[in-house]
Amino acid sequence: MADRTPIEIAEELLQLVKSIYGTSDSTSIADQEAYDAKKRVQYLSQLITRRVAGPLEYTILLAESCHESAALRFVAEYGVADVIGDGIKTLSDISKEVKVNARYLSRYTVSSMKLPIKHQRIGAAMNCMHMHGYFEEVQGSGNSRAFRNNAMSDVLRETHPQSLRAAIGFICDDAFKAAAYLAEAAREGEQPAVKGAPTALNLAFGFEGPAFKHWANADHAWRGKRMGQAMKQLHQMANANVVTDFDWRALQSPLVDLGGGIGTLEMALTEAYPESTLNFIIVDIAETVRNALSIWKTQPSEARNRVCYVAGDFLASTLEGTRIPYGQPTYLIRHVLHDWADDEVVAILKNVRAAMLSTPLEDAIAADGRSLPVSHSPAKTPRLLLCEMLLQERSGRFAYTTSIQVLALNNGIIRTKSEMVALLERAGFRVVKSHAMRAADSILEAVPEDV
Ligand SMILES: C[S@@+](CC[C@H](N)C(=O)[O-])C[C@H]1O[C@@H](n2cnc3c(N)ncnc32)[C@H](O)[C@@H]1O
Repeated sequence: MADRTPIEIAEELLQLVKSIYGTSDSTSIADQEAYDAKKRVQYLSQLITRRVAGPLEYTILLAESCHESAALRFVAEYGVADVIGDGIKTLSDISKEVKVNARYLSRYTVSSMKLPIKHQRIGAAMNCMHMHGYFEEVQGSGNSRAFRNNAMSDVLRETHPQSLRAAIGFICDDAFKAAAYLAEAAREGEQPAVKGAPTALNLAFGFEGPAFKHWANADHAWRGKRMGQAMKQLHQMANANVVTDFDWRALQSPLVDLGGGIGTLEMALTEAYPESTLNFIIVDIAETVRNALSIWKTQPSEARNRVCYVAGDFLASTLEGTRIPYGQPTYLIRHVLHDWADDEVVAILKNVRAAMLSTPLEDAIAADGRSLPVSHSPAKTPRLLLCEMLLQERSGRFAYTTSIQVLALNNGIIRTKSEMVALLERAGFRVVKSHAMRAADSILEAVPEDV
């Protein structure tokens, strides 16, 4: 395919765009087909840009894209879209209202442009964002440039229902800084691989241990909170259809969600299926559980009553130490395994398998003191659902950029389906079904081998 001409690519692109948005028979396109077609359109658009730009320009654009991330973070972190709100603001108004370091607020003028430096800094970031279609530039009074929000910049607003502010912070601050140290981390972890060699995140933020220690650190508790919120926003962007495209209601209750975080999936499922009898037990590290319990306080009581938390450690060296509920019918691991290297993934999966096959405990208590809604008779055919992003032919940019991100954060990786199946088999599982969805994630359904 490498030698296709820009015209051939554009022709395929046009056909696909017509099939999605176009004329007469466009409405007959099935949901999954339309989803796949949109992914292909994104791929072809990138391909045509590459062909038209050529190796020199495209490579430099790729290298420079880190500065676009920086502009996005600048604008999001200072709440520029929030400051503009529903009105129109000049660069001067925006500069006055955003809270920036005193040096950036300096009023020195640049003689050639007669503009305060702070306006120019914001102006450079706004230019970059505006070039990508964020904000609408409107006529300001005199020489001043003025902007209002549009559909693109609305998602940068804190209070927008589809806000991506936390996700931008997590990606363009924690993950971006970590990724800048990937080359150094790779050098320190030279072969033979040194267990415990620093990750890129360790080098960037000066601490030892897994990434989750960074987000659990009370000295910057806001980072932990932001990370939880970011996961929710990222799922909303890439995996909203996971709620509808898999039959969650058919699962046997309770569902034990390992590393379930703040319970983003549970919030979506309890909202989408209020009548369902599926209950949830989320096992996560103590700091995340603390965060999650405070977030759940604001959820409707019908939803809250269906969700319990256990503070545990799926990597503990004893089964008891994991606090994973024993003998339950359904276990879920979502967006967790990509954070860990192969041996750690196998250790997590072995712990889950052992818990699945153990006799349920009578006095299981949740983190907030309630009784866990456990099933007391051991499940005959316990199931493990792995809901993870898998690298596959139709994977878009997001899968590849996330793979770099998880590598930088915790030495993780986005795996192919066969790599994931091999790890499940090493841990004593057999994959019985694979579910494709209109989402970045897929679900692999596995049962313990020989049971
Ligand atoms: C990327 S988040 C995924 C959260 C959630 N499953 C979701 O899809 O939104 C990974 C989660 O694993 C949890 N985690 C990390 N180490 C853990 C451990 N040793 N035991 C249990 N949970 C852990 C983190 O606290 C975090 O909530």
